Amino acid sequence: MTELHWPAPTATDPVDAVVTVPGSKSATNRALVLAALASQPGYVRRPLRSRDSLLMAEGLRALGIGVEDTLNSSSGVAGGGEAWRVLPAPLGGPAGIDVGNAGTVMRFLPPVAALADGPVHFDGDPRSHERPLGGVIEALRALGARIEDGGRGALPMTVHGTGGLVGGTVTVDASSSSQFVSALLLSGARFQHGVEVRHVGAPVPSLPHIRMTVEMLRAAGAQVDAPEDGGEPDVWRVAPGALLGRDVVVEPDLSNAAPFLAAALLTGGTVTVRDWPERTSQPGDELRDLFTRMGGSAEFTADGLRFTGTGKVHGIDADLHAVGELTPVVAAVALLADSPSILSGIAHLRMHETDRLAALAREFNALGGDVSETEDGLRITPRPLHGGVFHTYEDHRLATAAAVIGLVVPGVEVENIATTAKTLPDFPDLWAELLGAKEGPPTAAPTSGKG
Ligand SMILES: O=C(O)C1=C[C@@H](OP(=O)(O)O)[C@@H](O)[C@H](O)C1
Ligand SMILES: C=C(OP(=O)(O)O)C(=O)O
Repeated sequence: MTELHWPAPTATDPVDAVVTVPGSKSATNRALVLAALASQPGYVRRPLRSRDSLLMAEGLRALGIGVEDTLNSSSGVAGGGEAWRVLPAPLGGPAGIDVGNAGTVMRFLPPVAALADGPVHFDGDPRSHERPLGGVIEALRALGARIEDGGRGALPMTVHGTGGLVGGTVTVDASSSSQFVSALLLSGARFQHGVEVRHVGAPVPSLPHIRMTVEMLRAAGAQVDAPEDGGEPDVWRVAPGALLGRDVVVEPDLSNAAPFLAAALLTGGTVTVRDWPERTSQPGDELRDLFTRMGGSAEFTADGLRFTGTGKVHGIDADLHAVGELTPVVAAVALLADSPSILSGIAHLRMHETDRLAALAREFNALGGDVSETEDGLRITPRPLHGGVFHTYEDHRLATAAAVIGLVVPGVEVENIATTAKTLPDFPDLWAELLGAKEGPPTAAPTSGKG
């Protein structure tokens, strides 16, 4: 269906732009869950409004929570203005929750459903049936929940909530997804005995995302013990207690800044990402280091993070275990570098939106690349590339990676660019703005919003 293909624009000049990246998916969906479980109403400001976060909001509504659009601004609050007002209420079923293909929804909401009174049925896209969930199901059962999953350890399933959960200590193998740990911690303060999550198995990926969970829980008033704060390795504890309804401002999604920074790196241009926080638990912050190693340079300015490329792009040997969601765009840049790259520590990407290692190798090779899968990653050897159709497998990050290649390789056609709506709904417009604007539009958001 060629009419669905998006011709990726090529950059004729070095890019020079200031961009506003929408809010973080990970922070938005955590903020929604924590606000829903709080004792008072709260606000989630500058939320990401994308498929994944709308599914989260809708899932919470199905359980009885009020999630209302509001334009009320709270003066003096950075990001005051467009927000979601979250009104906690008794959680109840019967309810049906569509998780789409959102890992955060399929993992974070079952523990919330276990606190509800009544059955809650979970289902989603076909891929959601394949993505790992057994660790969450088994852990919830061990903590006192009744779950019907037909013995599959996966979706679809029904959580038969009884209005509360005993909680306590539970062992889980979270080597396939850090979200298993985050899921149990996010609801843990509302379990009768709180929760102690003990990971056993190969190392947990995406640790910054668990750090984000811990920090957001603490900001909501929870008492949390974590390994990096002197606790036992691989053990997290959340004490039982009330969570505070708060006014939360969501940071821009730094992982979704990746294609924009990549554009500066590849074209020898400059891109400033507004409101890049100087301190953050987002894994996307690692892009400053990764893309500097690949040939650019990053500095904080009054407007945000300014990233500058020289036009020279070097290969990289990088373990991306902690920042796996950066892989597709880093791989795209590596494909265009002046030396080979090895990306490792990312075997768990085989169970993401699609098998990302297989998909990246297949699609890059179809454009003339020399990419092979290793046991835990990709080996990428740059070769002269040509245009062609780039398939995206309903994976938003495959689509943005393809756009990055298209900047310098004419004739790249991206199949289903609309799949970027999972976390970055206005990507084609943002991309056009990036390439069209020689100077960024006026600063729309207060820079005092930082920190
Ligand atoms: O908790 C989160 O918000 C996320 C955790 C990570 O998941 P995995 O640990 O499954 O890789 C990451 O890849 C995903 O995009 C978002
Ligand atoms: C792995 C990802 O998403 P999810 O939250 O669905 O796991 C991702 O966004 O890269």
